[in-house]
Amino acid sequence: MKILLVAATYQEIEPFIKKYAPKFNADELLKVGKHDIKIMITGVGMVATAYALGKTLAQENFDLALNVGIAGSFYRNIKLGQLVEVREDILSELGAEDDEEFISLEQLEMGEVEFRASEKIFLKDNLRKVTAITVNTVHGNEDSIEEIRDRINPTIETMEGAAFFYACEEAQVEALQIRCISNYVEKRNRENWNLVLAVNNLNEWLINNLKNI
Ligand SMILES: O=C(O)c1cccc(C(=O)CC[C@H]2O[C@@H](n3cnc4c(=O)[nH]cnc43)[C@H](O)[C@@H]2O)c1
Repeated sequence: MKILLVAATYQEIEPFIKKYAPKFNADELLKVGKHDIKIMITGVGMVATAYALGKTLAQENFDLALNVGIAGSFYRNIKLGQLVEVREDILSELGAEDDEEFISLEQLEMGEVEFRASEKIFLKDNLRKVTAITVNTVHGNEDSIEEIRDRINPTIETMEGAAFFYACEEAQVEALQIRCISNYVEKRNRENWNLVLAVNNLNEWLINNLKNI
């Protein structure tokens, strides 16, 4: 398969890049097992992700796009460093406020806010399947966390996932998303984040499993 491997930052997939592409060049096609892999670093957030994917997917065909990165978990029964597969991802901020109520873009009948992973290509290993939200502002306030739990009850959050699924759906490219938990969604405390563990586990998974998809 020809696979587009998509991450927001170089750091999130640095160990994988160092193993397979020590002289990293974004135009290069890497051979990993039987697959041809192209790596795309989009930059953090939905705008950067949608632009980068829109541009590339209009010019080149892929059998699969795989979004990988770190994420925050709303649930403490998911361990820091645990891998999850996002099956559904929601643009939770897209809509309108009506005083205390939030009206989603879908409720406004102005577009979709929920996007899903590929129903055709499946991973062989059994990662926990989760619902994610994609945000511009990382939750770090107890009231806003309670509000989003009441409204959507997501399992994890990222800053790119739903934009990634959206761009792939528009370009009719099969899409999967794997995240490794670096932190819990809580009142902001960067000291509680374990980026090293999350990046190491994510890259170990990539190195061991990408060839088997
Ligand atoms: O220090 C901060 O407050 C801060 C503000 C914005 C972004 C960051 C990141 O380090 C995020 C980078 C990257 O990681 C993903 N991520 C990881 N944990 C979370 C989270 O709890 N909520 C949302 N996104 C998260 C995200 O996809 C970014 O690409 C730090």
